[in-house]
Amino acid sequence: MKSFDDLWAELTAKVKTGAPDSGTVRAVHEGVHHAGKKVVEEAAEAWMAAEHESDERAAEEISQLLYHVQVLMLARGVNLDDVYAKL
Ligand SMILES: N=c1c2ncn([C@@H]3O[C@H](COP(=O)(O)OP(=O)(O)OP(=O)(O)O)[C@@H](O)[C@H]3O)c2ncn1[C@@H]1O[C@H](COP(=O)(O)O)[C@@H](O)[C@H]1O
Repeated sequence: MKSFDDLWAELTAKVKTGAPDSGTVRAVHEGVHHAGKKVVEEAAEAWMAAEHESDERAAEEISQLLYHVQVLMLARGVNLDDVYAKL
């Protein structure tokens, strides 16, 4: 099982090294506008799954939302400490 922090460490390393074959590296290079649109899309899917689908489907869509939030952070250059400072 992977935690939010584990995923952040993995994605940060992939972006730093420019890992070939990484969808994350490609998504980060596409920029904030594209990453932001994915966050909105995945947020809607998470909402719909939470309201109308099973616990498992809701968890799946929420996991994708968390992933795309991290992609947006990487594209924007905002790190976890920047966010945690606002919690
Ligand atoms: N957790 C995720 C994750 N969640 C969602 N996604 C991607 O986000 C997209 C969202 O899925 P959708 O259901 O919207 O599928 P879709 O509409 O067909 O996708 P698009 O056509 O919009 O790209 C898919 O392309 C998924 O591949 C993820 N991609 C990667 N990860 C994890 O990120 C890590 C690094 O992955 P890579 O960068 O690909 O090596 C690995 O641990 C992965 O498990």
